[in-house]
Amino acid sequence: MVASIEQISKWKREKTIGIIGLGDMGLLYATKFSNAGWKVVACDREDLFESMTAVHADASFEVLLNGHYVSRVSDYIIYSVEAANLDKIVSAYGPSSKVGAIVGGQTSCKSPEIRAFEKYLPKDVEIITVHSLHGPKVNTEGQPLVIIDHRSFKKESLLFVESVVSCLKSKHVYLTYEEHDRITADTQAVTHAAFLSMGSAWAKLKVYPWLAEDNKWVGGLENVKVNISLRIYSNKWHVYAGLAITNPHAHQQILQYATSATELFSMCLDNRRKDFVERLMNAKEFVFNSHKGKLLLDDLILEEYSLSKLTKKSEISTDPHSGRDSPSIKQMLPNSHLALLAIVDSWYQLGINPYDHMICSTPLFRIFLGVSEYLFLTPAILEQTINAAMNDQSFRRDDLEFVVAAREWSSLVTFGNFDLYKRQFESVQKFFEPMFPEANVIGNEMIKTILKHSK
Ligand SMILES: NC(=O)C1=CN([C@@H]2O[C@H](COP(=O)(O)OP(=O)(O)OC[C@H]3O[C@@H](n4cnc5c(N)ncnc54)[C@H](OP(=O)(O)O)[C@@H]3O)[C@@H](O)[C@H]2O)C=CC1
Ligand SMILES: O=C(O)C(=O)Cc1ccc(O)cc1
Repeated sequence: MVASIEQISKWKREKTIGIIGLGDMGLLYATKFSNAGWKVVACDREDLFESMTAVHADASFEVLLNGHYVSRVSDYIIYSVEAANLDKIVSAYGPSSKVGAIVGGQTSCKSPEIRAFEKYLPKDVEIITVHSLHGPKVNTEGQPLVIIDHRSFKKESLLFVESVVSCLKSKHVYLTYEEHDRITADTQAVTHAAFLSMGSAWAKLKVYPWLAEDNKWVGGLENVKVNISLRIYSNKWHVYAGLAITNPHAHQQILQYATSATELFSMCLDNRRKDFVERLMNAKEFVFNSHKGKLLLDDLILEEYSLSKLTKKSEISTDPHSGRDSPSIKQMLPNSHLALLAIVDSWYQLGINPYDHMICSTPLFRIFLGVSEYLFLTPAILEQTINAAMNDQSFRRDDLEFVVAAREWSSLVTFGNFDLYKRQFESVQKFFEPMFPEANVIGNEMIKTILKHSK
């Protein structure tokens, strides 16, 4: 059921939407809602009131002093703040919620958010919370938007929230908060762990992969690894720390990912080819057996998204099948792709079918699944990868650093230490910082292409 146009117009005249936290996601929502004709009030930290008022002077929403002022006038209040501070912030402003208001949040893990709402909100306040499963720079249209109707008393409350968020044109996915946290641990948290570990390994080895002269990081799969890793490191650490540390399901997933990487790497060191192949084939059978139809991604469409300025036209040959230019196979060094082998193995070890989560997937998860699928379902590449993992020493040091990094990220998450997480994240971030402007341009183009091809 959807609300009638007359009803929505009436709500637009009478109701106010409040956003607490005017960072990347809060600003996205405040802008979209107010441009769609809703009355929106918003705030950031009280000490930033003057600068926020100046920055948003031309916006179609109004900046208020703090969350008390937002809460007391708003009919739907959305907290869009750092996960680690949410409890404190809801404890401060929650009791100021307007009588009969609906409250929700944007935090990436819902159990602590619901706990804080139940603890601090007055009993007359309803709780309908949301989560946009994409970053602030991604087009909201068609992306999953989780809606959790946790505590509503009136039938029209959900309709009202749906009407407010309808301007995002996202795909609504209805879950409980427990379902949400289980699924996002499988999808988001472990995806981030993989790309964080790749970045850490390169930073430890002081390698900018796109500049390496030995052609170790050439080709579509390598471009995905580099671009997504840099994309994550160019963002705010607290987003990744929050969703991994505050979600207990995520700890187990990230630990399994590190364990899979360690065990597969140990098999390579011990030259246990038979065990290695058997384990990968079991994982392949479990994850991809029922796969039908086209692959989510094709390596060739990704080849042009290299950060490398070294790829000269003379190194490009034309693929006889596609007619497209592609770097000569001779130029690419076969990679062990440990990061991709480990994710498929960890899905297998945990009995997770990643395709079950497509309705609730982020762009990065779909890309990670897409490249893993490409690797496992393109026979020549899987064989080349297995040979490289077993016989080729060129990636041993990279793989060793990757395994160490995966275990480090797992420990940081398990110990729940936000400060250490921040330090680790920021040290790698500093290493890659000079490349962010360029990486973001190329990464955005790559993601657009991937999303177009994977519809
Ligand atoms: N970025 C993403 O890709 C996504 C993020 N999310 C989730 O959304 C939430 C917000 O993330 P995002 O917008 O990226 O993060 P930001 O850091 O950009 O935004 C959070 C904002 O809240 C402000 N803030 C802190 N304390 C208060 C307070 N007491 N009152 C009002 N505002 C306050 C922060 O100010 P200051 O920085 O000065 O502390 C900051 O501007 C997080 O929980 C995140 O996990 C969900 C989907 C996607
Ligand atoms: O796509 C991803 O995984 C991102 O990195 C962006 C992101 C970050 C946090 C969320 O809660 C949702 C999406």
